[in-house]
Amino acid sequence: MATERTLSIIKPDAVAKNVIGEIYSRFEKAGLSIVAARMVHLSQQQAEGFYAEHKARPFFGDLVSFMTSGPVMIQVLEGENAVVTHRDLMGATNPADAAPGTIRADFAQSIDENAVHGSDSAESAAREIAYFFTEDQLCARTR
Ligand SMILES: Nc1ncnc2c1ncn2[C@@H]1O[C@H](COP(=O)(O)OP(=O)(O)OP(=O)(O)O)[C@@H](O)[C@H]1O
Repeated sequence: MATERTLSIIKPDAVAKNVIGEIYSRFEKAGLSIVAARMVHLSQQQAEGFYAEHKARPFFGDLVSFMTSGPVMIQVLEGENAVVTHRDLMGATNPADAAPGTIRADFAQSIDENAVHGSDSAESAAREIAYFFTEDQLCARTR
């Protein structure tokens, strides 16, 4: 499996809990390197654009309100099998279903406020990374 990249967002609930460092530590222990990062308080337009695929879903309005309720920490992670490795670290979308020891089991309270986002495929990752970062903001860490 080749090195790949994925987009990670630490959502407003987890930023407010002051657990960015604990979550970064889990990425590093799993072999994922941070190759770009920035903290942003998303505008409504940015959040709606990011979640455009969910526009028709009943929870879309609440999702956008939540994602704009406070700052988020956005990072690009790089490593072997990064998309799946990161999804495994996050756990199930609904924290009630998330396996013990996953980020959502440990830090999320509900399906609406579920601590983290991670790209679900290499194709989504490419689109989501380009949504927040230019190519020259990504620092290759491959040794
Ligand atoms: N049934 C639902 N009720 C409320 N919010 C939901 C529901 N399903 C999904 N969401 C919210 O929308 C986000 C995107 O949904 P999606 O199905 O893409 O989940 P995911 O891929 O596990 O999460 P993410 O895209 O944030 O990594 C979820 O993380 C969650 O915050």
